[in-house]
Amino acid sequence: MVLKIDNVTKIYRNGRGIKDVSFEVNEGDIYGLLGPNGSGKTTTMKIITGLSRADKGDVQILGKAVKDGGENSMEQVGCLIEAPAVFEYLSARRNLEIAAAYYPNIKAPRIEDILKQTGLLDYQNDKVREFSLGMKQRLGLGLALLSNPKLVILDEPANGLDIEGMVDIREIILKQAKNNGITFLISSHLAHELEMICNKIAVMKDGSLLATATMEEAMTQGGNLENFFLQTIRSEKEVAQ
Ligand SMILES: Nc1ncnc2c1ncn2[C@@H]1O[C@H](COP(=O)(O)OP(=O)(O)OP(=O)(O)O)[C@@H](O)[C@H]1O
Repeated sequence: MVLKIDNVTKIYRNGRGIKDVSFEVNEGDIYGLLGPNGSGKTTTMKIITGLSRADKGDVQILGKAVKDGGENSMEQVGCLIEAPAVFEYLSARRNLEIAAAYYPNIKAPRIEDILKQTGLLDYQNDKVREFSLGMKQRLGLGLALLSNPKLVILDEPANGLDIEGMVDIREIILKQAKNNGITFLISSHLAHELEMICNKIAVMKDGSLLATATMEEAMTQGGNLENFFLQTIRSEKEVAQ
């Protein structure tokens, strides 16, 4: 087990947030968190990565509870949440070098490798402010992968990208999962995007996790992930009525 979320609740002052969210991500999973805007995906990811604190519930990463000093297991986690945290006036390479300085063992060949894997080698000396959204997102993904983490958490990595941009991100994720055994947790409001890469799925709406399923189960039940999502939220409504 790489990640375990147990009954996590966080309610903001305005009464919104997430309630009793539980799910498990195992080694090798590409786990999709599917939900419309405002369903609680970012809040869930912020709590997992320690950017936000839960009111209630537990998060375990690689077997260690985050709140009991398991922050150390965060060294095994890479993340891209909201816009990538990059210095716009510096080059892609410089951004990677600065991030690498936080780790004892990341040397120049690893930076070269990341530039290659994210298709940025030819643009390594260009300033990030001149980058397209897709290039910025690839750099953000490169930064998340830099320390060779076991788990990578990506919040809406395809958001705002054009078709090619989406394909690039998808291919990098699939390659990293296959070649380096990296486990991924990926959020999206686009069912199709997750359907193409994930082996497991959780459906969120209005701060609650409504269902979890393997992609196979979701396909058997819905024919495609969008239908599975619609069926899930409709049956939830019926139960509520
Ligand atoms: N800092 C905050 N203060 C108050 N309410 C918040 C805050 N952050 C999120 N919310 C609310 O909590 C709910 C869940 O938001 P969250 O951003 O986690 O959803 P999301 O699924 O990631 O959506 P999006 O894709 O739009 O980011 C929403 O109703 C949102 O308005």
